Amino acid sequence: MAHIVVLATGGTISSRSGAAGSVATDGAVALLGAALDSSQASTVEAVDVLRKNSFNITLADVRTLAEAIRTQLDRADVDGVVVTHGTDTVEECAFLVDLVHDDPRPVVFTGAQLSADRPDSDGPANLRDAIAVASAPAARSLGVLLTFAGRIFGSRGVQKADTLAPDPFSSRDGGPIGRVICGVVHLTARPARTSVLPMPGPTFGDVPVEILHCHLGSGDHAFRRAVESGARGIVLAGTGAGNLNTDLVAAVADAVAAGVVVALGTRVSQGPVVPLYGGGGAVDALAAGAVSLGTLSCVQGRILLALLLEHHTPRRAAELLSEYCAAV
Ligand SMILES: NC(=O)C[C@H](N)C(=O)O
Repeated sequence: MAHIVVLATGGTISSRSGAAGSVATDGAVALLGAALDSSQASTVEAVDVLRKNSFNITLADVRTLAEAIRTQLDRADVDGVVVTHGTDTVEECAFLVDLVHDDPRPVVFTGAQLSADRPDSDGPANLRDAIAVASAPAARSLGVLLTFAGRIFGSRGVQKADTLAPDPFSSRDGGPIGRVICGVVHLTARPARTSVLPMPGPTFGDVPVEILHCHLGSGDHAFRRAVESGARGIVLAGTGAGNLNTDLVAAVADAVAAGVVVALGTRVSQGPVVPLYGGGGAVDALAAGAVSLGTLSCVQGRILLALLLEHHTPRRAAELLSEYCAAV
């Protein structure tokens, strides 16, 4: 029988509603109490790591969670780890954990769209499914996964695509890699994975990497202010296939010359960055020294860039970012 550890971090799956709105309340023991009965095929252990809605989770918290997962995987009696997490930022947290995950045992994130005090909450079923995935031999060596509403996703590319839908996740340029049907795990694809990166260190929480959204008439003001305020990395969510504008391209060249790593993504939810246009488009942005994120989303690109900048010089971080984005 598989032994699974459930790490709770908060989110709607643990939230209860009051006059001040829904607030993360329940810990791991309560979550398991609502989800499991005596017919469970695995033994399950409960550990609390954080109790926050995920819009309050910081890079330092993500490091705390990555360390907590590592601690559980240092145990020979653990066959897999489940993390309950808010859906708002789970795509960032799961991606960081995946980047540093150096173990065949599954780590599976899940959460809920309806809070724990609702009789129709999706949390208990999602948690049961995540435990089934973490226990499944077929889920080994697939990296960090997300299970939600019966579907299984690789962490790279997963994104919250609907604020309220019961199945809010999609995958950029891909789809789910499997399903859980009546407690049985069916896998139909394997996520693409690259080499494992070093764990975040004590300064990970302080690496200033900003994301700026390009829009009609956005100019270069917000970008130059971010550089002046000490950003070491800036992810630009360009329009279309990664287009900026002529003012912004000039500001990117100045920032890169000053040692800031600029990553070029897109504000569009599907499709890669491709250098198609000059005159302020992606052709000029890349010529100015920006690094293409390819198909990686801006929020996941920011996580990767923060990790690289914690461990490397700006020049090396830019090279590694480029290599990673070209590889998958
Ligand atoms: N459904 C959710 O979990 C959303 C919640 N606000 C969170 O991300 O913590």
